[in-house]
Amino acid sequence: MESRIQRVRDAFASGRSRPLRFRLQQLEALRRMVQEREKDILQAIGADLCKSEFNAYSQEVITILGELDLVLENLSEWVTATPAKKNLLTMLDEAYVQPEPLGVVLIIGAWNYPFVLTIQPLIGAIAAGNAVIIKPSELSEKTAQLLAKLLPQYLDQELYAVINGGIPETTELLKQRFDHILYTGNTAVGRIVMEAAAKHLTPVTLELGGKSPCYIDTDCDLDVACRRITWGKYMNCGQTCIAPDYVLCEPSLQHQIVQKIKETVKEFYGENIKESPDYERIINLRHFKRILNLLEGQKIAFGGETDEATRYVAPTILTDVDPEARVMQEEIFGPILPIVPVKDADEAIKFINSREKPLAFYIFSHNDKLVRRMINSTSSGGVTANDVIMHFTLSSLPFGGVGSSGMGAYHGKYSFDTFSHQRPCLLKSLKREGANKLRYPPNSQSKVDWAKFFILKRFNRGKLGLLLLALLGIVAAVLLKLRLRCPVSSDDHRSHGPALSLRVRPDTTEERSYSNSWLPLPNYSSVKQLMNQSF
Ligand SMILES: NC(=O)c1ccc[n+]([C@@H]2O[C@H](COP(=O)([O-])OP(=O)(O)OC[C@H]3O[C@@H](n4cnc5c(N)ncnc54)[C@H](O)[C@@H]3O)[C@@H](O)[C@H]2O)c1
Ligand SMILES: CCCCCCCCCCCCCCCCCC=O
Repeated sequence: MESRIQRVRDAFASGRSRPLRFRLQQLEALRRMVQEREKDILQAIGADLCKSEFNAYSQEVITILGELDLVLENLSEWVTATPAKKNLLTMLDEAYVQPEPLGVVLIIGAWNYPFVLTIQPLIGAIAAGNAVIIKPSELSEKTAQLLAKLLPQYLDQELYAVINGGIPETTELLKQRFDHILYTGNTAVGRIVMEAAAKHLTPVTLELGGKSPCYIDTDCDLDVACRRITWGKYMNCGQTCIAPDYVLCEPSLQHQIVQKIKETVKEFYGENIKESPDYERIINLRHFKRILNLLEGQKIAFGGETDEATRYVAPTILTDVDPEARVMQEEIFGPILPIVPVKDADEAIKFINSREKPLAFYIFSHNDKLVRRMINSTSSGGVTANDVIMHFTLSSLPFGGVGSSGMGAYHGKYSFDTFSHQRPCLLKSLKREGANKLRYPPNSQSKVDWAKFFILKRFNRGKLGLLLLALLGIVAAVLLKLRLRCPVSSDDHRSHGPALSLRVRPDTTEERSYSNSWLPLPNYSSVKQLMNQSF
């Protein structure tokens, strides 16, 4: 494994992942892969999650094609250095921020959307000019195998490598040094990843999970709210990191919510849910049994049927759920929707804030003020109001968690930024040394005053102000030049000189060197007066 990673590191060191043209070529090749091998991709996802090709396409492939289009369209702008604002001291220099690749990036994917959760970060890492090791989840085995087969056929084989395996392989991988790790998965493993990364001081992006609450207000179109919640909760059999985990609502709404979700489930999946091509299965027996355990002792208002042989769990609703129950202690990650009654929105806010920060927060209400109040009084990775999941689909929004639901974010330009170092560059010339005397020892009150002026002074943006500023710069430059030519006497170099006057000291070559002990500064307060009038 070490030698494999070394090969990737050597490829990065060759510099070939950096040119914009190369990055665009690789991303175009990736797009070609998705288009040419679409059938294989849909089949692999389908085999792993018992998902229809339509669902695999609209939940995974479409996201990747959209992301590729966006990056290919905008990358030339993103890689361009951004000029930085300057102050009076650096007015004549060049200052800019240059995004640069981090190096070798490790991407550890999760199984629940096995294509999107590995390829979307990969797009960002390539766009930013990195080399990448991709570690798909071993639980979505078919997709993992397909990625290991396809990616080397389309991408540079030395720069981008797929390493497959389970916990032992991932553990071994995490011992190696990377320049960034993006991990998607559960919070417990997130801690393991961060601990391993800390040994090499490797920065991490952790895309974790949590219990995403969904508040339904009494002032709400319940029909619409329940349709949207049904879609987001039972999509992928509840195995979606940003699925609404549980509902908070006033007790009077519980019964109506159950009825409306029940009707919607029938509309979406038909009378016999097991036969619906749109309803997926639980990924493995371990997760199936974990979900079953969550049902124990709960009041099942709808659903509850299970089948171990096919790992089927019906869309299920629990009512009057005790906040202390097990189902309310861990992320459900399955098709069970607990409803926890609360007195009002304030109690819901308190409830949410008393728990770990969730990955997503959903509010359904006609009352825009309430929506904003709830957003402003809680914290979560992301928010969608009057819908669920949909903030994930907007690549102009950063996607990520906060607190125990993760750190860092990606998607669109945010991915590019995550995998780039924003390198600040200041390009000075070896000329104009006179101006630097201000910062060289010995220091004096006069120098501090000037430093305050140069660094802290703010000017309005009026044209007159800019013109006067430029003039002042020229005057300062001329003065400094003159000072270099005219030796000045200085028996008290720390005193303030008269306004814009020069003090003379004996001319010796040595003393004309860049010692600023004889720096003749114009009187700061007179200039300050002048500046305050005009700007
Ligand atoms: N924030 C997001 O974008 C996002 C997306 C999907 C899933 N998730 C979260 O992920 C969780 C479900 O995924 P999961 O954790 O079951 O996925 P998983 O089992 O596929 O694990 C994720 C990755 O971690 C590796 N891994 C597992 N155990 C490990 C260990 N002990 N040491 C090192 N590596 C290890 C696996 O090999 C895999 O590649 C849920 O909590 C869900 O909310 C978050
Ligand atoms: C008109 C047809 C439009 C179809 C578009 C449907 C958009 C579907 C969006 C699905 C989003 C999938 C969410 C994936 C979340 C993955 C992260 C967590 O697990």
